[in-house]
Amino acid sequence: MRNHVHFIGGGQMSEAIIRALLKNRVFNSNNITVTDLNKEREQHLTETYQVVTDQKEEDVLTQANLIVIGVRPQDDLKTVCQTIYEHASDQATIVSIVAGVTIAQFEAWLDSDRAIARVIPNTLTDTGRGYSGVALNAYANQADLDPFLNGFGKVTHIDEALIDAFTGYGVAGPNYIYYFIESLVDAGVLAGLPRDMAWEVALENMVGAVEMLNESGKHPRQLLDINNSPAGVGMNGLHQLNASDFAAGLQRSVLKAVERTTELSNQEGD
Ligand SMILES: NC(=O)C1=CN([C@@H]2O[C@H](COP(=O)(O)OP(=O)(O)OC[C@H]3O[C@@H](n4cnc5c(N)ncnc54)[C@H](OP(=O)(O)O)[C@@H]3O)[C@@H](O)[C@H]2O)C=CC1
Ligand SMILES: O=C(O)[C@@H]1CCC=N1
Repeated sequence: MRNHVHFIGGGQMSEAIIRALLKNRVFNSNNITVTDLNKEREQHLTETYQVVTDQKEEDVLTQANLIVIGVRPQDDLKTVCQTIYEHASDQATIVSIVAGVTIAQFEAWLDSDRAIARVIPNTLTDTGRGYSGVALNAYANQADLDPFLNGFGKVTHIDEALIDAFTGYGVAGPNYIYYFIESLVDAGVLAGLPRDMAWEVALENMVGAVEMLNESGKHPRQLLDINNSPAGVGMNGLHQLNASDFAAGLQRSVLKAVERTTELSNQEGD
């Protein structure tokens, strides 16, 4: 069986994975097939990445050694699994990237002893950063899968019981950072800086602060102390942040994202 990955559902997340797999030369475009209900998505993927979208799903399923389920939790997962059950090779590994839906649910729908990987990927694929959280069933082989998974970011193998928390915290994670940066830049503009200057400074501070944490090995509290002189500018600013709902708001946001992940496991076909 040749190295061939088939994507069922070619939306935003599948596209981010495909782009990285091609950039990192883990697959070439001839060995990536995609089927999507939305024919405009198929056309877009073929025009942009030259991946194959004009073959019948039954045919490509028999050939693929990796089958990625890239549809939404609310889509008709049972029918998707029935099609895989009927046509896919027994040797293929089924890789679900569907938020919330468990390995046990897939095992029941696929009704077989197939290798199944539950992967929750991250849209930071272009950067080589961002962790995919991965849980495998008893038939899946980590050594076989890792070259594929490493082709679109970092990989952490975790207990499936942690995947929903990992999804709401880590995979929704870029949300928190993007929104923080947007809010911070607006604050700079509110204070009178031109937007492009506020933007440059915010990004430089974000990257620099992460480097400081990594290089120094210090706790954020220790670095906050260096950055704030007594009765100074920074401490006055922080006092207002403390008086706001900032930390609790952020924490509630993560908990809601985790809760929604778990909820989605019961939404298939809605
Ligand atoms: N975006 C993200 O950051 C992340 C997403 N995920 C998961 O990835 C999955 C996809 O998300 P995302 O890419 O954002 O969603 P999108 O809505 O962008 O893509 C889903 C695509 O699948 C198509 N589709 C639906 N049902 C079928 C089917 N039976 N056969 C073929 N194609 C089908 C949809 O077509 P149509 O619109 O016509 O129905 C749509 O084009 C979800 O399960 C999500 O939980 C996981 C981690 C991160
Ligand atoms: O919003 C979503 O449903 C996907 C899963 C986690 C992040 N993005």
